[in-house]
Amino acid sequence: MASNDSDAPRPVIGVTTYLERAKTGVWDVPAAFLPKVYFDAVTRAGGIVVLLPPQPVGPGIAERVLDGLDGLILTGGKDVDPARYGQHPHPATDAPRTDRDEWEDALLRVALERRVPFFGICRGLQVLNVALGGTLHQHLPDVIGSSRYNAGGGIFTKNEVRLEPATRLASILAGHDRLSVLSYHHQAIDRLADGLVVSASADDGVVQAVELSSSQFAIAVQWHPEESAEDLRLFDALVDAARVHADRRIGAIA
Ligand SMILES: N[C@@H](CCC(=O)NCCCC(=O)O)C(=O)O
Repeated sequence: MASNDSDAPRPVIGVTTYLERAKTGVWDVPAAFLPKVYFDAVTRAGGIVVLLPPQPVGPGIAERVLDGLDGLILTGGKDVDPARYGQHPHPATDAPRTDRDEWEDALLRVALERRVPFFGICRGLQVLNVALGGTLHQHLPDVIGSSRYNAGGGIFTKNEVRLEPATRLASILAGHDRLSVLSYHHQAIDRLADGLVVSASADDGVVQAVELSSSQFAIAVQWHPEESAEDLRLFDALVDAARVHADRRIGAIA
């Protein structure tokens, strides 16, 4: 459970957003947005949320952004451009979101380089694997013959995952070797990137969580923990790691 010590400064968590056509009231425009459940989970865990909309990322920009962050979350969204892992698009693959791909890749690389605590959610897990040299299955129904992970219509489906023992994920979700999760994805990891270990998988072999094999806090899940408000342990763990990172950062400056 994240310590909510009222005296400790709340860590600042950067959270990436969608950049899509959005309709609200009289407006029907391209907009950056993020479902409220994401930032509710971070604030309930004791973090301060800073939204990070996709934007041009030239030299030094990701570094300037990370200068002000104690943790980073890459959130859910449209498919990663398959050209980033050397493939042509599958007919079911979303049109590329090049701006978001480039933005999140740059933020992630600086976060990993600086050991800023990282948490990837759904698309965020896929961005991590691709950034480190891995590949994706572009359309899981072709691979497993089921749409159990994406029934469409914005409806999350319930699936069960098996946690790998002796992983950071297993220690965060202690007491469980299997977990019921909420899914909404039609892609998943195919070739696992070097430096990552699988920390959860499903009975059909689909990778459901990964983490860096090093001691750095860098975990990513293919499911949507933000949709399960009753279990925020993953957000608690990120905020706790971010608080430690902040203390070290502030200590180094002082
Ligand atoms: N597009 C990828 C990642 C899935 C994901 O992030 N799902 C959350 C919502 C997706 C959306 O907004 O369309 C995949 O499908 O595997």
